[in-house]
Amino acid sequence: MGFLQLLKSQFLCHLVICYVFLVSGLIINLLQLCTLPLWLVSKQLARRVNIRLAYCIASQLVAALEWWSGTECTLYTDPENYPLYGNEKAIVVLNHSFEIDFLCGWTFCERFGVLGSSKVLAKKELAYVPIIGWMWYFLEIVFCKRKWEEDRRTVAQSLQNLHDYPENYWFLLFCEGTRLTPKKHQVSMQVAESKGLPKLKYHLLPRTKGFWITVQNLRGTVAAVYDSTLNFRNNQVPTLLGILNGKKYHADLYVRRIPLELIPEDEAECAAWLHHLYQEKDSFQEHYAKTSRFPGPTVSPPRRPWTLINWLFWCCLLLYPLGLLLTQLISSGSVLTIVVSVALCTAASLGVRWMIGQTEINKGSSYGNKEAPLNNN
Ligand SMILES: CCCCC/C=C\C/C=C\CCCCCCCC(=O)SCCNC(=O)CCNC(=O)[C@H](O)C(C)(C)COP(=O)(O)OP(=O)(O)OC[C@H]1O[C@@H](n2cnc3c(N)ncnc32)[C@H](O)[C@@H]1OP(=O)(O)O
Ligand SMILES: CCCCCCCCCCCCCCCCCC(=O)OC[C@@H](O)COP(=O)(O)O
Repeated sequence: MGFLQLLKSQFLCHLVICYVFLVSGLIINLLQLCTLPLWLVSKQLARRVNIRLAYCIASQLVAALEWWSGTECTLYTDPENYPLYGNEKAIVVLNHSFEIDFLCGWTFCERFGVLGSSKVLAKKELAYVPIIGWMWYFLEIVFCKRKWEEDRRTVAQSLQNLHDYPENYWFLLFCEGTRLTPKKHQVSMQVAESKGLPKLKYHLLPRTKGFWITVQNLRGTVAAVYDSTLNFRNNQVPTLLGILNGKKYHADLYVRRIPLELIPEDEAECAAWLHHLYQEKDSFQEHYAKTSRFPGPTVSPPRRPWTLINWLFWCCLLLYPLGLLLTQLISSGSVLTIVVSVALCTAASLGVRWMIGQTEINKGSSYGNKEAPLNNN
C-alpha cells in the first residue's frame, strides 16, 4: 500500500472530510432556508439559486468519488445521442443493486452539467436525512410513501410543479422500488410468475405505476427516457465507506436514449412496455457477466475541476477556524471543555455514520420482502 493510499484510509482524514461535509452542508441548508422569501418574489430565481447551492453539497460527494477515490466511469452509448445529454430534460431509468448507484448517477449528472438540478422519485424517509434530505426539499424532489393510494395524488402534483422548471434536469427513477437482495429477488420473481411475466436474473420486477405517472405528468416537458444500466468491473461491490477509504472502482454505464413519444400513454400498455424494457436490461447484464462489457461504443466523459474546486473552497474556509478552535481548546486546559468537545465530535461522527448507513443495503427497508408490502421500514 502506497503512502497516499495509507493516508486515505486514516480515520483522522475521514473525520476531517466528514467535518467539512457536515458544517458546509448545514451552512448551505441555512442559506437555502434564507431563499424562502425569494420564492415569493421570483420563483425562477429562487430555483436557480437553489440549484447552485445544492451543487455545493452534492458535488462534495461526487468529488470524493472522482478525486479522492479516483473511481473511473465509462459510458456505453450511441455517439449520435451524446450531444443531447445535459442539453435536454430527461427521465433516467436505472437498475438498483449497488450502494453507490445514486452517487455514480450524480457523477454522470456532474459531467453533463445537470448535477445541481438533478431529481429523483425518492422514498419519503430520505426527506428527513439531514443535509441531503433537507437540500432536496428546496430542489423540489418528488417523494413517495410507496403506498400507491396515497402517492398517486401527491406524486402527480409534485411532478406537475416541475412543468416550468427553468433548467435542464435528469429525473431518476429506480423502478425496482428498492435495492436488490436475494430475498427481495425471490419474492419479486414469485410475483412475476403469478403475473405470467418472464423471470429476471439481475433485476427485481419493476413497479410500473411510478414510471407511468412520471411519463404522463412530464409529457411535453421531458424529451426522452434514458434507459441506464450500471455495473462495476471485476464483480466489485462498491460502498460509500470504500469511497471514503480511497478505494478505486470502475463503473460502466450503458445508456440508450428513447424519445418520449415512443412510450405508450395507456397505463396497461406503458406497464407492458416497462416490463419489456427490464427484460432487455436483464439481457444487457447477462452480456456484461459474460464479456465484462456492455454492447456498443464507449466514451469516458472527463471529470471536470469544479467538484474539486468547490471541495477545496469549503476545506479552506472551514479548516482554519477548526485549527484555531483546537488550539484554543488545548491551551485553555479546561477538562470540561475538552470533554464536551470530544462528546460533540463523537456525536457528529455517529451522525455521519448513520447517514452513511442510509446507503447500506443490509440496513435497507423491508419493502418488497413480502408480496403485499406490510411496512416501509
Ligand atoms: C445515469 C444517470 C443517472 C442520473 C441520476 C439522476 C438524478 C440523481 C438524483 C438524485 C440521486 C439520489 C438518489 C436517491 C435514491 C433514492 C431512491 C429511492 O428512494 S427508491 C424508492 C422510491 N422510489 C420508487 O419506489 C419508485 C418505483 N416505485 C413505484 O413506481 C411504485 O409503483 C410506487 C409509485 C412507489 C407505488 O408503490 P406501491 O408499492 O404502493 O404500489 P405498486 O404498484 O408498486 O405495488 C403494487 C403492485 O405491485 C405488485 N407487487 C407486489 N409485490 C411486488 C414485488 N415484490 N415486486 C414487484 N411487484 C410487486 C402487486 O402485485 C401490484 O401489482 P399491480 O400493479 O398489477 O396491481
Ligand atoms: C465528501 C464526502 C463526505 C462523506 C460523508 C458522508 C456523507 C453521508 C451522505 C449520505 C448520503 C445519504 C443519501 C442517501 C441516498 C440513499 C439512496 C438510496 O439508495 O436509497 C435507497 C432507496 O432507494 C431504497 O431503499 P431500500 O428500500 O432499499 O431500503
